[in-house]
Amino acid sequence: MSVFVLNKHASVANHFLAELRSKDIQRDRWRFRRNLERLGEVLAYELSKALPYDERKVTTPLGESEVQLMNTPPVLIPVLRAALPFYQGLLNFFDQADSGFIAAYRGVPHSDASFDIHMDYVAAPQIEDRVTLLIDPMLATGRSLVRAWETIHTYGQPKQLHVVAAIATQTGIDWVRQYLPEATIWTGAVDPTLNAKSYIVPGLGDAGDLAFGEKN
Ligand SMILES: O=P(O)(O)OC[C@H]1O[C@H](OP(=O)(O)OP(=O)(O)O)[C@H](O)[C@@H]1O
Ligand SMILES: O=c1cc[nH]c(=O)[nH]1
Ligand SMILES: [Mg+2]
Repeated sequence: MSVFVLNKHASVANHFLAELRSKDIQRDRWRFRRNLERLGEVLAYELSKALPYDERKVTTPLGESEVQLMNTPPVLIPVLRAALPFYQGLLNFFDQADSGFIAAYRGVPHSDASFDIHMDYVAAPQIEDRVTLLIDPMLATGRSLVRAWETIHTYGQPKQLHVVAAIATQTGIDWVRQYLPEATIWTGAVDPTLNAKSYIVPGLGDAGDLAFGEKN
């Protein structure tokens, strides 16, 4: 399994990540969602370099140009709800993709701080022999993502499996590696640690709440 970490390279994407993390700037909900979307766009571009392409010809008004085009659009699967704006960024670039949706959220922590993952909603296309992207901005313990995959993998065996996150931890990456060794991970950053409530530190806080407001 390989891991691509965007902030290892100096680029404008670091500004998007910095604004997502900033406790002052992230209070602007529109800007928070827009920065997740912009980060999704940049990661889509990076990931696109790893996809299968075919030689094609495109006819211009003046002649023919040889181009390399993706042979089939990927399947995008966001884990609701925090993934929605991030997913929109990927969809802006993979604009002919099929999409599947899965809702997974961390339940109220038990006394030992462990938690159950609740799954409410699944709607997915067949993913057999297709390039499939599992999208969630926060890869903290990795439990939600692996739980989502346990359901999605009943829709087929993908040709390539990619996990796309805005911020991950090594703990989350190791969990994914254990259960999805075939996956490639694309992330904006890998943060040092998790706190007692399994939030990423320094992270950015609760991505779903920042994008959409607190749950009742
Ligand atoms: O790697 P994990 O430890 O499982 O944590 C990450 C999960 O937590 C967040 O979702 P959350 O449960 O807050 O739901 P939400 O998207 O509705 O806010 C996030 O979007 C991931 O799905
Ligand atoms: O740091 C974290 C961990 C899980 N979910 C979030 O939104 N943030
Ligand atoms: Mg949340």
